[in-house]
Amino acid sequence: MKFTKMQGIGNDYVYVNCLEERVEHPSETAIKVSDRHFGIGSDGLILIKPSEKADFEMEMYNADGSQGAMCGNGIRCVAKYVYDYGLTKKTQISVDTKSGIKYLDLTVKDGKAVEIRVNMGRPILEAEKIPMKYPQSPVIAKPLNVGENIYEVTAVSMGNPHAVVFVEDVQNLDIEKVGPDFEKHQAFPESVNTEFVRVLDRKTVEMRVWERGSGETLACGTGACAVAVACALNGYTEDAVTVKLLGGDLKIAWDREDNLVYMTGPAQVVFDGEIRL
Ligand SMILES: N[C@@H](CCC[C@H](N)C(=O)O)C(=O)O
Repeated sequence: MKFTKMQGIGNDYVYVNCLEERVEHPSETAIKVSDRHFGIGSDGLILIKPSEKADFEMEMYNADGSQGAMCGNGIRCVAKYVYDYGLTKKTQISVDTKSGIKYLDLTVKDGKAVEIRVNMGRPILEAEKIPMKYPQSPVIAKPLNVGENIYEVTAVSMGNPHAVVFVEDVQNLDIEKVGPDFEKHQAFPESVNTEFVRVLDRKTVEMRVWERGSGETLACGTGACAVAVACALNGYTEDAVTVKLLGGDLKIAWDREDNLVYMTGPAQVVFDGEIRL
């Protein structure tokens, strides 16, 4: 199988051009290619497919083979792939995902897409739609017993579910312990991605993420959007923030008038290859 390994601020996936390649068993393939010792090494697998509704379709799988509805860092890499590899000449494209069609603007330098702005759509706050089982909705700074602690959680879906938790110390957090406790928590029937956030000032926050299906990753685009919305809802920041993640920064802006979230960030090719499955 021919593939391209790409990363968006360190959130790395194996990309397959399904206009030319066929992937018969995507879940099993995701598990194999993601393995950092016996595979290519990645946070998951992303298939770039033709679409009747949009310019392209993105299908994403986590490292454990589960399917995700949306991937913010992944969709920027899809945009870079289709432009840089000549699948389109357009600098404004649409990509269909399991959470609807997303619209992207590409900034091009020397014939390559270097930065991509994505209209990530509307944040969903209704607990039932996230989905989260909780006596009240929306869930904004509400207590949740996780493991032996009580955390204040703000729940947001950006096409996929996120639990945003504000903490005092992001760097020394034992994420390997607390991340899985959130991921498997009974309040989240479809599991959850969890962001641990510290507010630095009204325009800047830092976060670490534990992704459902992939564990700790260096960045999560949908997670950064959920964090920006949660920060604004809690009154901690303005509606436009820089989110600092382990792998780099994303600029997120929540346009409250249209209720749309915009994400801007880079995308890079790491290498092209071929793997025997
Ligand atoms: N890293 C991604 C999100 C990937 C999917 C997520 N783990 C899920 O299953 O919901 C991003 O950049 O948004």
